[in-house]
This record gives sequence, structure tokens and C-alpha cells, in this order.
Amino acid sequence: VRSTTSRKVLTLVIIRKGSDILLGMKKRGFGAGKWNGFGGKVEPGETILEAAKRELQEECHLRSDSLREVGLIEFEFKGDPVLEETHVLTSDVFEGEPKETEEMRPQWFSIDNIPYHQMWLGDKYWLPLLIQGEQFKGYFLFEGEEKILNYELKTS
Ligand SMILES: CSc1nc2ncnc(N)c2[nH]1
Repeated sequence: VRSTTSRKVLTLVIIRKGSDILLGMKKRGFGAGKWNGFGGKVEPGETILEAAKRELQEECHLRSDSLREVGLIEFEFKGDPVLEETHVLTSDVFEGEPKETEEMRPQWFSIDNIPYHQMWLGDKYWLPLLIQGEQFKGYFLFEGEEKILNYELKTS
């Protein structure tokens, strides 16, 4: 049993186009300097889906009405009692062109050229499952941003 005092609910959206995926270079704040999916906190009164759509629009000006939740990942950071409950959603149906914002610089990556060395360490474990169309549940225990102490990952 993992005794954490609270959970933060986050979304993480991966948009696909053929054999490419869209990632954003985080320009400031938590995770700055890493390529990541688009997303952030779920506000009170928002559903996961509403939050994911909002963040996608805010962070790169894409609109999608067909986001599907395909993964649930718990990120824990040693020493930090808040557990990040991250809902991973994806779609290949969207409108608009990705636009750079203050938060994120978007870029398309071929799925066989994903910049894992510039991403969160756990991504190389679960992102391939998303690309293969699997549903998954995971738990990652980080120590700082550059070390994974333990992880579990299963397809469901
Ligand atoms: C959307 S916020 C976020 N926190 C994360 N922690 C670890 N790995 C990630 N990919 C993360 N994304």
C-alpha cells in the first residue's frame, strides 16, 4: 500500500498523425526542457475529457473532439506526498495546426524517432504501448527527475 496524503489529477494527450506523434517542448515550469504530451491539471468541476481538450487547445491550439483515454499512470516522487494521477488520452482526429505557445513548442516526431533522451524517463516504457494501440496502467516511483526507483506497467 502506498501511503500518500493526496493526489493531483493530470491529463496527458498524445496526438497522432499517421506514423507521427505530436510532442511539445515544455518551455517553463515543472518538466521544462523535456518533450512531453500536452496536458496539465484537471480543474474542479471539469471532467478528464474536458480538461484534456482544454489543455490541448491552450498549449498548442489543436482541437479534438475524439480524445480517448487509453492509459492511467501514477507518478510518485520520493519524498513528495502528492501522487500524480495522470490520465493518458490520444486521438488521430483533430482540427487546426499546432502552434507554439508560452508553455509549449510543438513538433511532429516519427514514431521510430521519439526523443526519449529528452523526455521523462518513464515515457520509453509506456509510450510504445500507446503507439501499439494498447490500454495500460502504470506506476512509476521517481527520485528526482532523473532516476526511477521502481515501476510497474501492465496492459489492460
Ligand atoms: C503531464 S505532467 C507529467 N508529469 C510526469 N511525470 C513523469 N513522466 C511524465 N511523462 C509526466 N508528465
